[in-house]
Amino acid sequence: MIEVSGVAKSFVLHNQGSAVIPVMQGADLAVAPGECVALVGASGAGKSTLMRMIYGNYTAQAGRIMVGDVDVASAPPRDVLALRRETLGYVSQFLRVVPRVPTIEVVAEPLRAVGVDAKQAEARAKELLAMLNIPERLWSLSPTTFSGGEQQRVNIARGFAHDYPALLLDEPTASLDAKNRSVVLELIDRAKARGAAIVGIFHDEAARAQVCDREVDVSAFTPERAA
Ligand SMILES: Nc1ncnc2c1ncn2[C@@H]1O[C@H](COP(=O)(O)OP(=O)(O)OP(=O)(O)O)[C@@H](O)[C@H]1O
Repeated sequence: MIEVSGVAKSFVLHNQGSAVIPVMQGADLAVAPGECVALVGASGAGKSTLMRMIYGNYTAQAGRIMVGDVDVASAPPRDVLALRRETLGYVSQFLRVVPRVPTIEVVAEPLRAVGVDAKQAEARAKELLAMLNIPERLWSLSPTTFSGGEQQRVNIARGFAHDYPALLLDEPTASLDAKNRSVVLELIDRAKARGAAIVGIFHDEAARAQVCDREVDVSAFTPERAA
């Protein structure tokens, strides 16, 4: 479902004499439906960079990044947007929302975007918000004033609302209490059971061991060490 092959990435620092910093070379990764693969490696090894390339936020200088039948490395922006709407979900560490939109709509929005009717989308949003212990009195308010942990849980509810065939998870259990952490691990397990291909970054080693089937060490792709 997700297949990265021969991917290379350099950053050009335009404000520092256009210095070119190669950070990745020969990156390969394959994730099958129903599988969860953890990206590991020391800080700065390139875990976030690889994840952002799969989502199409960073461009790759070489290689292919297939998600389903779309090559994110070469697809036009409109195809990447369609892929994100229908196929590829991303739970980032921080919630970014339009101000004043109620939480329930923030969570239901990915379902509305794929054509689910308002009632059904709202019911699913309520189910997820309740599972993630967001008090009902907050559902009609914008999450912009919520606590960090509440915002993260709204973000997770939103990320799991639509059954994306592929999911990217960036530290989904960071800063959650034990109860909510186990809800998130349960959501990940359910996504795997319905056949989602998942790539995750988990500094929480116990969480990683519980839900991930394999680890890929991205430091193998740093240019100094790549073959
Ligand atoms: N936008 C950017 N511009 C320039 N360099 C960048 C940029 N993003 C990442 N890098 C560099 O790429 C390398 C990999 O960074 P990345 O954030 O992917 O590492 P990581 O493995 O996710 O680290 P951590 O575990 O600390 O989050 C680092 O050397 C970083 O400085």
